[in-house]
Amino acid sequence: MSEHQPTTTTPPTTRPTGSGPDAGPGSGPDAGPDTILRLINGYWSTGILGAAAEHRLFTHLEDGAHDAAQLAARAQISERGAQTLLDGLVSIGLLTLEHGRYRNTPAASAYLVAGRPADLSAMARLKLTHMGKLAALPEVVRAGGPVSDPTTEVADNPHWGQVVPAIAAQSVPAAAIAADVLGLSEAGALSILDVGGGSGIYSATWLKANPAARATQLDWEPINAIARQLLAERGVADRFTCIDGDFHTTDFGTGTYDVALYSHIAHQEGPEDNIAVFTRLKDALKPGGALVVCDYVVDDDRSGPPFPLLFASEMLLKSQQGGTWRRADYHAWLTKAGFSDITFHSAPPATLVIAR
Ligand SMILES: C[S@@+](CC[C@H](N)C(=O)[O-])C[C@H]1O[C@@H](n2cnc3c(N)ncnc32)[C@H](O)[C@@H]1O
Repeated sequence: MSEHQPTTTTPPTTRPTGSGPDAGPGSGPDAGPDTILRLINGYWSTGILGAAAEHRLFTHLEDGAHDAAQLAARAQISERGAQTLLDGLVSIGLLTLEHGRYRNTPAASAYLVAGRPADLSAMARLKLTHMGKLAALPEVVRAGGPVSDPTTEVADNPHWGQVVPAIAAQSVPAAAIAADVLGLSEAGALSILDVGGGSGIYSATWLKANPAARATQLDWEPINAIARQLLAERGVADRFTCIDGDFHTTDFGTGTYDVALYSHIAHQEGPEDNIAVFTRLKDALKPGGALVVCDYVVDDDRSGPPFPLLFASEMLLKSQQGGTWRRADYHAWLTKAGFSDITFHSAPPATLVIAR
């Protein structure tokens, strides 16, 4: 049996909104100017993390460098710059300092060292380049959506070519959890459809786990080219097919797939478009087939979790109708689309919604 037990469709126990250990860093009686100023200057974290990732600081630390002079030499940066990054990384809790030696925390070691399967360094570098766009947020908030260069609705937007390799690492644990919940490795000859599959990381993971499975990815043509390369590197390209096109208008087929996947797409779409896609995916699945939705899902009362609550601003900036949707929204939309068995599984900071 899977170790990832489904959670209920009702909201979890109410989280305190103004105090207590689960409240945000700006809440509670201890919130003074220090805390507020750190939040106001939150972009320092983005900058320090992006610069550290760019210069592979976490990788050099993992390989044994332990002070500014050694890091400066290995990364070919200034010693003053290295010390500044070290100070910042200690401040944001990604390094420890003991007896003059800096070390990665377990989280930095798992998620910021080059070559690790769940390495998020590419995302850290990418986000540093997005930072300027946040200056438009006051105007975007007033308008209720993007005020210039819309992103998610634009066909073949070069934005995706930057995002999909960076987001792939986030899907590594989620793909493993979904495979476990669905028992994919023992399921025999499966046929999988990945809508907006991006880097192809899910197909790569699932085809590797199940040598009898076949996967089809629907995405824009340049993105499918990126995915084909990853599947070839993983030695499973012979069981991987791509369809180039817009998933709003491309036919998914009828009764064709055992598993369909819609990962990090629902947040860019509005309710009507999500219902329409879920309905077409229900038709595309064989009877009893499973739809896997992976996204940043918020509690029904919108009290958490923290990451999905913050991610809503990303969608306000970049999409006309997107947002971070509640469990209740997914439940209602999937029910409307004809699914009946709907379960939620934690894959932090995302949630897997599995529907049959
Ligand atoms: C945020 S990425 C998610 C990638 C992948 N599913 C994952 O979870 O790692 C969104 C993906 O959807 C694709 N996409 C967005 N809108 C699309 C559309 N209208 N038709 C086809 N693909 C689309 C993008 O090209 C990109 O690959």
